[in-house]
Amino acid sequence: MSESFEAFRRTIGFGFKAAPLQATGQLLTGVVMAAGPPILVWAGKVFVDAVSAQDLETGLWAVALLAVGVGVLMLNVFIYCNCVFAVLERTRALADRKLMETFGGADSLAHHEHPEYLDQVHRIREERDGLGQMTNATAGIVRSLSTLVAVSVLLAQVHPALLALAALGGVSVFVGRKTRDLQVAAQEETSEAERLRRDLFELGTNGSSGKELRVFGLTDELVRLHHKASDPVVAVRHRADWKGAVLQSLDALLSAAGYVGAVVFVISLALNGRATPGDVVLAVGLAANLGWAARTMVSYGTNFLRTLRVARRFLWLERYAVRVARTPENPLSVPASVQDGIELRDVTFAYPETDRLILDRLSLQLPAGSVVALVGENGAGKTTLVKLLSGFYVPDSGSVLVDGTPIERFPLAEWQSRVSATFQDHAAFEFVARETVGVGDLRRLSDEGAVRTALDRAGATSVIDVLPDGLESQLGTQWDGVDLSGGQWQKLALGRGLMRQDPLLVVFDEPTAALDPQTEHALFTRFAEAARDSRSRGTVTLLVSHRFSTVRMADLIVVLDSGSVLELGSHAELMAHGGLYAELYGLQSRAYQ
Ligand SMILES: Nc1ncnc2c1ncn2[C@@H]1O[C@H](COP(=O)(O)OP(=O)(O)OP(=O)(O)O)[C@@H](O)[C@H]1O
Repeated sequence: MSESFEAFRRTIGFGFKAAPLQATGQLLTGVVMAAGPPILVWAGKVFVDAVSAQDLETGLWAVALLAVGVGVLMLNVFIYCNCVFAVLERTRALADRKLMETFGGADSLAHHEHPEYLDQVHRIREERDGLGQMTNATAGIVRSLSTLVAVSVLLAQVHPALLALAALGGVSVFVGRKTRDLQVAAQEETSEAERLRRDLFELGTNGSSGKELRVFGLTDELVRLHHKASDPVVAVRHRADWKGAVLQSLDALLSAAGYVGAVVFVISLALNGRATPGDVVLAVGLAANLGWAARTMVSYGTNFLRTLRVARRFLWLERYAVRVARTPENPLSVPASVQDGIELRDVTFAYPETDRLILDRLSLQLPAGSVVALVGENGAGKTTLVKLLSGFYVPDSGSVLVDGTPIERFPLAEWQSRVSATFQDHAAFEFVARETVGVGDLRRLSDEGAVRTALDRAGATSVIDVLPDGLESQLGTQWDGVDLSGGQWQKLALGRGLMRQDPLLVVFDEPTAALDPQTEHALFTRFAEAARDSRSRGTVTLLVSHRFSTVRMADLIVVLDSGSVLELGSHAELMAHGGLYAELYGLQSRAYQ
């Protein structure tokens, strides 16, 4: 309960933060809107009673009240609608920004990689519009509650027994909630199958998988799997909808019987002289109002519960971000240069919520100023090691140290600002080309000279030369820009990774897989020369590659096997050793002859 309240508090705050004036206006005008119709019905009763009593003055007052009331209500509706739209739009935008900050700012990658977290993350992304709805849903509930209270007070004045109608309104609210619960339970039960269904749809309609779908004739199979995944989703959800419909029908029947009963009851009171004709008008009007208020309450209540569910997920995400946040107690500054090296000392690591050790008591010294190549079979743990060095994850035991200081002692953002990295699964930022590369060092985003230098070092100048507007060309077809080949995107990503001026660790995690071996070799030879030129800063250059022709020029080659260091040394030393490296090198050399 307290968690739900906390989730409510956080998300209702979005509305008041994004549009404080309009959010307050929405609540206040909502109350006026809710209380207005019952007051008008009451004015109608006064009017009818005045006419039957031939009381002209009261009749005129009642008409005046009706006229002013209608005018005020119309103006109020206008203001209310303006407030609702402003709050919705601004709150949605604010919620999106919050999500971007939390998703992108969390000090871990687990929410992007771990299946259990992915499910939550997927649902938050899918349902995030709900985060902007909390103010609206709350205002709606306040509105319908105000109507229920106003109507009940007026009905009780005619006869207390008419309060039974209010109880029927309560039944409608309960039924509405029950129906919603059934639907939510069905959605929860089928959420994994639903994710599968959507993924299959994505796969079947996505441009990037189009080629393989055709070559392997996969479309029919995907359609079959989609159908198979859809069946349980549709069946479970249909069953819930059906039960909900039955409950709603019973409720509608009960409400109609209550309405008719109330009207008959008041007419009989009037016939016995215990109620006025105005009371009959009042009861008929209020009973209709009550039904409307109960339906509105159900609809907003349902919306509120849905929103609360998204709000709880958002709270989970925020708490997760706090849980994985790494703020050292007595932080140290990242040194200007590396003197001895970067060391992994006795590092053991398993991915969150898994048992399998990916790195097992791994110790490794990456000497200052060296070019280190990391090789090993697929799944040996190379990228995992890079993730630990980059601070994306913390070892379960052991440490990553820079000149003897564990990197946890540095503020994470500060350490990561001294790491330059290019990954195999690099992003294709569809900005103008200068920005696509320049974001590698935000401070120099507009510095055309710096971008050109980075592109030159990445051997990517030729990519820019053919673009219609050079560095200012828009990239990406969805923005009417230029589409690039996989290799061209990769070269720009390399340029991005070479933007930073003073990194202490430069990582290339197979970023050149789309380039031919000769180009890769030439590029890395240049990177290695540049790295050796900047030895004064002690920068460690780490290269992950499966191509031994590239790897051989490294100062130190590390052969990883099942999360442990199998072999370590220069090319000459490892060849002389005659182990796995020598064997794989021999195999690849012969293949290229
Ligand atoms: N996010 C993750 N959650 C759980 N296990 C993971 C995750 N990422 C990788 N693994 C597992 O960790 C092991 C090592 O993966 P890693 O990506 O480090 O290998 P690699 O040596 O870089 O492989 P490759 O040469 O194919 O890129 C693999 O068995 C993989 O299944």
